[in-house]
Amino acid sequence: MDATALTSPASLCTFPDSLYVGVSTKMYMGYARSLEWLEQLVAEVDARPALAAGRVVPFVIPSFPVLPAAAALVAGSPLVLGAQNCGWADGPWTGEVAPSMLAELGVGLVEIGHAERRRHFAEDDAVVALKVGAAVGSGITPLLCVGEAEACAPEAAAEFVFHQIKAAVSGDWAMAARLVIAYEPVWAIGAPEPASAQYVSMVVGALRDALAQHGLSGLPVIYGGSAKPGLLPQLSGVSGLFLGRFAHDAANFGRVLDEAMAQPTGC
Ligand SMILES: O=C(CO)COP(=O)(O)O
Repeated sequence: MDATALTSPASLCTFPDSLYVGVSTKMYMGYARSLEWLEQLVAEVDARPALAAGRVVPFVIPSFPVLPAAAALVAGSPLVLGAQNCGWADGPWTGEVAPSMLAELGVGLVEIGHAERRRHFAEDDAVVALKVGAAVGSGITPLLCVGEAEACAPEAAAEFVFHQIKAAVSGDWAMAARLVIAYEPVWAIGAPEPASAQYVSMVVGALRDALAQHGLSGLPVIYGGSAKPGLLPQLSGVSGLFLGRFAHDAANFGRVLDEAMAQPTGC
């Protein structure tokens, strides 16, 4: 293993209008399959040298045990390594993984509050806030996952996710400025199709209006939930995509990278 990959987190150096294209493997892949797929993902990124300029930030979030080998695989590529979860402190928390260890492994961002964690592991706003604080304290960017349970009026969805964000930072808007938001309507995760582009754009637009009142109009807000190639060019005001199943074919990740690179700046 390349030891240099393990010395510091690959921090998210971004532009004000950065676009993010990332993927989590959740628990879909075994160890060997994860590494094989990661090599394909790195090849997709390497085939696009323009990514080195940094406006489009690709990231990949494999399972915990894959992280050390993944850090070596992505070393030297613009792919930022992420983790799917973290604990909120070092010490007597059997079975958890501390953000400080993730930072040692070269992790640059960590998912917090994914719908599956909230639903199956009873993670509430208080736990999410502890994790956000711990991740920031370890120099890792929280990828805060928010989303309404049922499709509703876009304004109501935006209000719901705004309150999820506020709770995740305990009302500390300076802390919120350290986040990347993954807007993932719960009802669109694991579905055959994503939420409609119009719905997503309206929710994110209304969310941006609410965030702007706290000086956060430029906070990155990406969309996840059955996202696939063809969606990003239809969205307005959205800072990228968080892919799941539809990037198990690494070529689809490459297609979405191309779509992101073709986006005009300031979108
Ligand atoms: O939850 C997601 C990403 O974290 C989305 O997953 P799917 O794209 O498989 O619905």
